Amino acid sequence: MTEILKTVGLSRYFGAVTAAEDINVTITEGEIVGVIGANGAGKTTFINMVTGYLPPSSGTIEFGGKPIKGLGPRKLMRKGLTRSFQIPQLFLELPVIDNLAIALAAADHQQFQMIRPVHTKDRLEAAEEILAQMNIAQYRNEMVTAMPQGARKLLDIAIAMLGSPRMLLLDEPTSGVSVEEKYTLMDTVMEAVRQRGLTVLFVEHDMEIVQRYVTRVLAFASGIVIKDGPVDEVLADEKVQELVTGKPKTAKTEGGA
Ligand SMILES: Nc1ncnc2c1ncn2[C@@H]1O[C@H](COP(=O)(O)OP(=O)(O)OP(=O)(O)O)[C@@H](O)[C@H]1O
Repeated sequence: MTEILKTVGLSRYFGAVTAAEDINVTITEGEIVGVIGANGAGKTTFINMVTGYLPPSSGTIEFGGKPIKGLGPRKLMRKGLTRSFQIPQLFLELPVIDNLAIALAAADHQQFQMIRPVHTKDRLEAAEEILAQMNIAQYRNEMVTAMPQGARKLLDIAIAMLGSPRMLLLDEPTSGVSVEEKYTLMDTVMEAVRQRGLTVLFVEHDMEIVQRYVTRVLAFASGIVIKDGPVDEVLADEKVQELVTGKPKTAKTEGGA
């Protein structure tokens, strides 16, 4: 199995605060990995370091067998490592199709050459393809502000999928999304992931989503990975239950109240 992401001794301190410490994680191609942890456990810090948004205090990161520490988000995107955000990073007052065309133009290194047309035929075709795949084609000419939260999340993830990435890091894809929408959203994302053969690592607070969509879990507490393994094993771990998920409710005894 091919190794795609490897961190060794990855740490980040903010003054006296240990946001992440000695993170040693190896992910192989095609894995779908969930990242869980209480608020402030270090999940976003980990994702920010891996995707070039935050310089680590120490440690190394390899992507596709090559060191990537010190590379910025745009360089990493071109290498095939992309992400989405807890709060979608979109141009709210622009139509959906423009958001996609601008993202594609930026990926073509033309973001500061607005004199050139952004809506080329190739870009519009690529935009239409991903809109259809993410089931948000009906919003193509709407402003982002007119989209429900779930559709905005799908657009943000669609943008992360442009340019044929190999690995996608998603920061809380279902946060702010209604209970009715969240499974449809995840089914759509996972189908697109499957079709593209992507490796995915996503932060999630919702354990039903974790159980349904991931095979492996990294559990964070106080900046440290306290457990890394198959989903059932991690969620059954006492320390994880104590520090992350809470103890499962004990079944009521027969005839009990
Ligand atoms: N820029 C920063 N400056 C100072 N402290 C920070 C900064 N970013 C994160 N921290 C601290 O680092 C720790 C880890 O934060 P992080 O955002 O990674 O946690 P998280 O697990 O993603 O939390 P949440 O689930 O609430 O998003 C927290 O104590 C947080 O306050």
